[in-house]
Amino acid sequence: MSDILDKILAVKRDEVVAGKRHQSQAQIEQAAREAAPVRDFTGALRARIAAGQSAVIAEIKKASPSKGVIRADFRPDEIARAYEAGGAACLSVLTDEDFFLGHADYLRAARAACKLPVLRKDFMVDPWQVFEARAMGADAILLIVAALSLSQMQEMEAVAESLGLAVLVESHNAGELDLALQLRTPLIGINNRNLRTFEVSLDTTLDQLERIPADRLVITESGILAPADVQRMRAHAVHAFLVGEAFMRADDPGAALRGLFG
Ligand SMILES: O=P(O)(O)OC[C@@H](O)[C@@H](O)c1c[nH]c2ccccc12
Repeated sequence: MSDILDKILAVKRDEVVAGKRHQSQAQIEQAAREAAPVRDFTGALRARIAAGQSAVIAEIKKASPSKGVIRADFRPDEIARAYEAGGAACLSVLTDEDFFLGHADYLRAARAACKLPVLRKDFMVDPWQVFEARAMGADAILLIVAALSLSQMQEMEAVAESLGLAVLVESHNAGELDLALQLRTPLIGINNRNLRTFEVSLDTTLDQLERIPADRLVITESGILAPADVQRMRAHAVHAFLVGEAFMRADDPGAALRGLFG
């Protein structure tokens, strides 16, 4: 049976075909070259951790397949400013339209409204999307191990490196982590939510920790909702977090960030 991840990936492949018809490889490469200079995503995370703080990637997400609409009053520029004021290290912006009600314009608006480095949160299936990410201003991309082969990830990582983009590689279990660790990127995301079943458990992160070499930066993703969740991660020396829903449901996402991590 085809699950939600397979459905999303099928749509992504169609989007890439349509995108390539609209913009040639030469055109997208030129657009990527002409984009505003890259902001240092990895450096922003490391600086927080070096200062003894949590490094928070704060997510701008209107909706998700598992939760439906999370935030009806959705103004990415205002949210970006609130996150910056609330102490976020970086932003993550959903650009997927069909499943997360995201948009490339939301990334552009959020990035223009603040000084933070921005992750394009989408489902990458083709190197073309890496150029596209840079062209829309992104400073980092996500590679989801569950969606890709090692050689696809290596190819997209090489394109990202050539453009100065950081790479966050996301795994969910030991087998995926083994593949993630074969990439060069230091940014190792562990998604506490299974993208196929939507099941969430913070043990997902804790179970993988001992297998991750000390020179990599572990980012726990999804399902961080309460200060106790943050304490639990800190107690296991996990200091980088990717958080969306807990902030998106709050009237003031920046205040919610301070409340969770302050
Ligand atoms: O809203 P949450 O539970 O705080 O999770 C944020 C983020 O981890 C989640 O949106 C996410 C993690 N990996 C993804 C891959 C695709 C889309 C979304 C995601």
